[in-house]
Amino acid sequence: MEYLEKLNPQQREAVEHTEGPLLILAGAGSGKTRVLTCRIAYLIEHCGVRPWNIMAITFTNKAAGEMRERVDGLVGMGSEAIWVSTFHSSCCRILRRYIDRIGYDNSFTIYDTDDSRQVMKAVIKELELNPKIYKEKALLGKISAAKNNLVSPDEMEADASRWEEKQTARAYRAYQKRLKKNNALDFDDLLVLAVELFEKAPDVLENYQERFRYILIDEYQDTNTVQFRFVKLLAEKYRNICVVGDDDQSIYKFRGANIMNILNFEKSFPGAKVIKLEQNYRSTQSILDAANEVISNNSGRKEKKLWTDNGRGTRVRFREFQTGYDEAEFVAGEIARKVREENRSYRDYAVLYRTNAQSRLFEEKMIAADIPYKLVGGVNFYARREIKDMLAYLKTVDNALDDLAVQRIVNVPKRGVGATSLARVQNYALENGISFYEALQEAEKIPGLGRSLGGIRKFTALIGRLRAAGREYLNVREILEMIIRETGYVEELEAEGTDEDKARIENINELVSKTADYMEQAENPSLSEFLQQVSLVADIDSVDPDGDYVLLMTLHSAKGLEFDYVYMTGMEENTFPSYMAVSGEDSEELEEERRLCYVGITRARKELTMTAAQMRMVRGEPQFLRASRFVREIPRELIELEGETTDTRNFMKPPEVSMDRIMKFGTGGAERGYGSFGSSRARSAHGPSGNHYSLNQFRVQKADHLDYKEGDRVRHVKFGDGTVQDIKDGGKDYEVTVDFDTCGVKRMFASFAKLKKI
Ligand SMILES: Nc1ncnc2c1ncn2[C@@H]1O[C@H](COP(=O)(O)OP(=O)(O)OP(=O)(O)O)[C@@H](O)[C@H]1O
Ligand SMILES: [Mg+2]
Repeated sequence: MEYLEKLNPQQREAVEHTEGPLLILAGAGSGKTRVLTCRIAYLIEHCGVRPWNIMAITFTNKAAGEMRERVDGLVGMGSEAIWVSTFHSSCCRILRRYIDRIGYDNSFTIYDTDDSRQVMKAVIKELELNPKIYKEKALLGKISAAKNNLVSPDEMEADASRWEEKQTARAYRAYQKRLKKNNALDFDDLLVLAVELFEKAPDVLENYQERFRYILIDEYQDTNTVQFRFVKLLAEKYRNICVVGDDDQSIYKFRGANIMNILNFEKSFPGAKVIKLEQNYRSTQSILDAANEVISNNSGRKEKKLWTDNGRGTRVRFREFQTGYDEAEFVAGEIARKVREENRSYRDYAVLYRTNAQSRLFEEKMIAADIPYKLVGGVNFYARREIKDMLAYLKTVDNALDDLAVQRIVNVPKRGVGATSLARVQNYALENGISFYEALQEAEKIPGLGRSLGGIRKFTALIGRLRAAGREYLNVREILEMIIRETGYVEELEAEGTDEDKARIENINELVSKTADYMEQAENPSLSEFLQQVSLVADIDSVDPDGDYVLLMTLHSAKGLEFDYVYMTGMEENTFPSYMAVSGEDSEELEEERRLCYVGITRARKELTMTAAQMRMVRGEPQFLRASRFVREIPRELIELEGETTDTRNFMKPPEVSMDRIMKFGTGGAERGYGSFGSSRARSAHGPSGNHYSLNQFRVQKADHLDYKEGDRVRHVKFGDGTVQDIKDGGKDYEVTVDFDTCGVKRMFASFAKLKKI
């Protein structure tokens, strides 16, 4: 076992300690991830553990892919039976099989951030919340936090004391109800429901406990409460759980990560063995020293020493520029020159920043310098309009209960189905408690659809044909091709023929290639599984490991990765640490920023360059910025000051910036989106919503006034006579509740109901 010989004694001990709980707590670059991989190989080759008894959990799909590759290399035959995946994918696989045990349908859809927003928009309307106070994003953030902490709507309501908190709990409940009706889950639900499943169906839990006798988790410091609960349940029986992590790299508190999970590991799993790794194999001594100095400013850490025999290397460079524009120009220029003159590759470089919004200047300069680059976390492929349209077709074929998907495409490409008609269909679905698609199928019964009826019939017939074809003989790729052919979607783009349309066609072709790849790789390919995979890809996963380009990404996305040359940009107070961390009283937030800085520094293998701008545009206003305290926390002798900054004290002084710089910068400035973190999942992936119908658009003109009031007797064309119970001003329209003599209470929009006073 040649791989064992390459390990140092502590690493080897960690690999060979296979039974019982094990915590490997160690600093960056000390080989934690490598130990996990070797451990898998060792379990199989040396201990005779069967591959399907092993579950390895990583933080991103990319990390899972890398680990899979390394394991395949070490283990060979049978390695595909090992589950190597993220928490979300593992939970998703389990739920696909067993979610019917807790009252969902196994063909559920997974909603992305954009879908969730659409749902929340409808909820805000439904509950008549003031949209000025209750914003979709903020509500969704609170709901997500609750889910990560395993707080249910009922519990949230019980804990709520203030009025707004009560409203948030109501919104949470209504949101869940809608998801369930659409047979959809959001990302957080995957975990919450997996835990619920394990708790409610002990036989299912036991089945998985028996299966996963060896559990390994990377980046354990970033697990949150619900993830911890999931792992705890799974590992309870055999207790062969090995987690690796670094408390200094815990950077997802905003997503509910609970650093206590790692600090309390020995309490949660009594008898746990703890192994520390101290040799860093990644970076030079200079880089490590800088990292150690910065992180030593945090309190309450588990003290760790890191050393390396990689040699001292060059000092960490710090360079300050007048504007962000100059900063980006420098970075791009230097990369271009070094690649040209020193025979380096683009892929050896990464440019890191605090928030996604900072990427724009770098992109512009990379394009100008002709440098191939890849943006991690920009507009996600899967968030593009044409891709969302195609996926909505596939989802409709797969699960017609997903109202959002059906509504997206019923009139795409145009079938002459107007917004008013769609509103009528929606209303009919609401009244009859059926899905939107079911209502479409009963369109003949809905009055007033007029010419739209033909279009609706065409649509349901097409979906019917696609489903039949899928059931009988077509595979995922063929279904997609049939969709493209029969809808005329691509033809329409071809006819338009603008550059944008051509790019859209390319994207659709790319999607076809993806389905082809999927057909080749999957063991038992199915449309549901394909859609599941697609909805779980984080942005970092789209990066092709063989491509030669510079990577631009947030510090969050860089976790676990390594590059020869790293630029940490925007090293200014208010940028990094962020404005929020600096202005708040909360020192915890500042410490989390410092850990993020530690993560950034330790990504570099050979050289680290930090850059800053003295002036940036913030929300359209020029702002003068000081160098980041994190730069100042690195002792003077460890830093190489370059360019205009020649003395440490200089970078604490307000800079002088000439007016023409400000003018020049005015049009090309970066605006920072505070609070928009770089993580792929935290980042909202919203595509153009041009083809997305909101409930809002479904409604026809609100009646100016109603000629009936509560208590009046009214007549409806279909339901007959009844008594008005309630009238609510829903903003765009009145919602009227009527108790009909023959068919009971119904709620309807006044402009559709066309009630007559009698
Ligand atoms: N014993 C070893 N001999 C040689 N190289 C090693 C050894 N252990 C780890 N490495 C190398 O050091 C680098 C860092 O290892 P790895 O990514 O496993 O560290 P890590 O502790 O997981 O880091 P991070 O905290 O950033 O996730 C990798 O390139 C890895 O191949
Ligand atoms: Mg690692």
